[in-house]
Amino acid sequence: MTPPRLRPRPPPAGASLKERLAGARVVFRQLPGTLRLVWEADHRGAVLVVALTIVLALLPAAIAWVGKLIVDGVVEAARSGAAADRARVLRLVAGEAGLMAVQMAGGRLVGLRRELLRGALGNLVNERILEKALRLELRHFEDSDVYDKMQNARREASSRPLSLAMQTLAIGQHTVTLAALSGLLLRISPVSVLVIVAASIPAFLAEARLSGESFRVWTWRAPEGRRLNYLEWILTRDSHVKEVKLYGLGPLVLGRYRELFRKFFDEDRSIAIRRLRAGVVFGLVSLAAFYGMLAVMAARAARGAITLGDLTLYIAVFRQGQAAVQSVLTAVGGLYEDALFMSNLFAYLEIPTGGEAPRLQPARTLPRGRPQLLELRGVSFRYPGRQDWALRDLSLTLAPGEKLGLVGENGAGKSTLVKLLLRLYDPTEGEIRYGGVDLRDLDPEDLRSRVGAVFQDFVRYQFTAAENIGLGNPARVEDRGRVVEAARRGGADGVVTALPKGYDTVLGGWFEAGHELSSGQWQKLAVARAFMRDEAEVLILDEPTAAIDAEGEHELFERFQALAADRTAIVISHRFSTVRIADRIAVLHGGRLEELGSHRELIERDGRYAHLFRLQARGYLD
Ligand SMILES: Nc1ncnc2c1ncn2[C@@H]1O[C@H](COP(=O)(O)OP(=O)(O)OP(=O)(O)O)[C@@H](O)[C@H]1O
Repeated sequence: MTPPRLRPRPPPAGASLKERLAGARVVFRQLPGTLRLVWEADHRGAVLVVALTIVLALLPAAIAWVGKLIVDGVVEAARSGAAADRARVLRLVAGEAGLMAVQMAGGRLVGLRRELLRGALGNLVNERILEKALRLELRHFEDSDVYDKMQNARREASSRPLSLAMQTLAIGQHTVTLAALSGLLLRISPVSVLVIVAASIPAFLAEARLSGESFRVWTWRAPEGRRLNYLEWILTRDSHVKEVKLYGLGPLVLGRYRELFRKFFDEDRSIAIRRLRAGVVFGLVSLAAFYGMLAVMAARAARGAITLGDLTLYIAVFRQGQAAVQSVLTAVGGLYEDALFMSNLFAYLEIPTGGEAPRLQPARTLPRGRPQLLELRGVSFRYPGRQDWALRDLSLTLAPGEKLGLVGENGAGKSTLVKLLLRLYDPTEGEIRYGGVDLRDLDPEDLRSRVGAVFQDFVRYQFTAAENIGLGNPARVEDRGRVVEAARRGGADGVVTALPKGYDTVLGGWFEAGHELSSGQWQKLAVARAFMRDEAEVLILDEPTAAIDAEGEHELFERFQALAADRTAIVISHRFSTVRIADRIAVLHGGRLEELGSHRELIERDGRYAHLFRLQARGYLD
């Protein structure tokens, strides 16, 4: 069992301001990285959006000021009755209309550029996530922490970077707007500026706190979210429907689904309610502040201490100011949430990889084309986070071209040994040498290109039959002659020619016109895929015949003997009739090499192999 992992604890609900500020600092560290991504995705768009935003930031103050001039102009024109004053008012009205038009068009243009930027940025980030997934090693995929990070990153990272950049920009824009409006207001009432600022601080703090909380809920939810997806998957996948129906699993699985969903829903509702409550309370506070100040200003205007235009300006500025404060608040809330999500994305992108890099630079190379000596020297292996040994002190030498059969009960360590040979993991102790070179000193890509393998859990690609085979050698996937030859060698040609469109038939049930195959037929394609690697020096077949019928198995092995004549081969099988043709057979038990020898030698030895062989043989004879 994997020991429970320590997850970073969220700050407790009552965290001190200092702690929260420290958290915010960490959060705002995401900004440069995010802006760099935006720049990379579309720098022209970014420049345009920033320039337009600056213009838009200054417009509200300009419009409010022109509004004041209009009112004062009207009062003046009414008093003087001069045509020139009336004309001035009309010019001012036209000016304000012009400013409003610029504001509207600018807003639309920013919206359009933002949409374009969203596409480019989303694409860039998704590509980064997938590129990183390619660099991750098997151990990462088998680690649930890393897996959660990846799912978290994938979930919203394509929309979050733009959102973070835009929220930052919005804060900048509305802060400039507020500064310009405050400048206007300072002229007539410095106190009201103070009142606006003071009335918005509590709302600002509440927003930052609640959005932090909602992110934490999301992060904590990642493992449960995966469980929820899994439950959904059980009920909706074709591969599960038989068992779901037979065992009547529907109500049980659906019940678990509902339970988890309910929990999520309750958490979301609680945050939404608290947000609403804070919004209403703080909204009322600022409303009271506004009307209190309006009463003061109206009284001053009535006394003639300020002009009617000043009063209009106050109302306009306060309304615009309120709107700007509200926008900053929303942006701050969103910004915090976005930045937290981005920190998750960057954490994922920064997962250290390169554990597979060769220890020596440049990597050691070996002549190609013919197999080399393969040696295991005192190899022991423990999976990360596990206490028990999957393999223990294994020493074994395979001569070039030798065929080794590997047998052992479930969990004996057979597949683990294959993972070590492919350098998907490194031995915890001891070493594996190929051609006299430690695998850790070879380039893993070079090593893997020398191996053809059929895994126990081979993949059923929902592509055409030709591609299912051709993917064994991506450079040759279009080479039909080669694909047909590999199909023949792997014994899959019969399967393919019986398909409605032959090699061009799309396989599997996921896509329209997909043609489903039997397990044995899929397996034959997987074997053919391994045969795409003409130049493979080592062939590994991990239970290649589990789903193949007896006749198919016999055929495959005869062919295999011929084709693998000059290659080293390791065949893992539970069928002893299969492994007996190997030059030598290794019997693994509890991760240790218990017996090693030819079929004849092991039968004579009368140990575990002989016992198991007789058991199976008796089963066939009875
Ligand atoms: N990804 C993993 N993480 C942790 N432990 C693992 C992992 N894969 C396998 N193990 C453990 O390692 C041991 C050896 O497993 P392995 O898959 O090598 O057995 P096997 O001989 O191939 O069995 P089978 O015949 O069932 O395929 C088992 O105890 C198993 O629980």
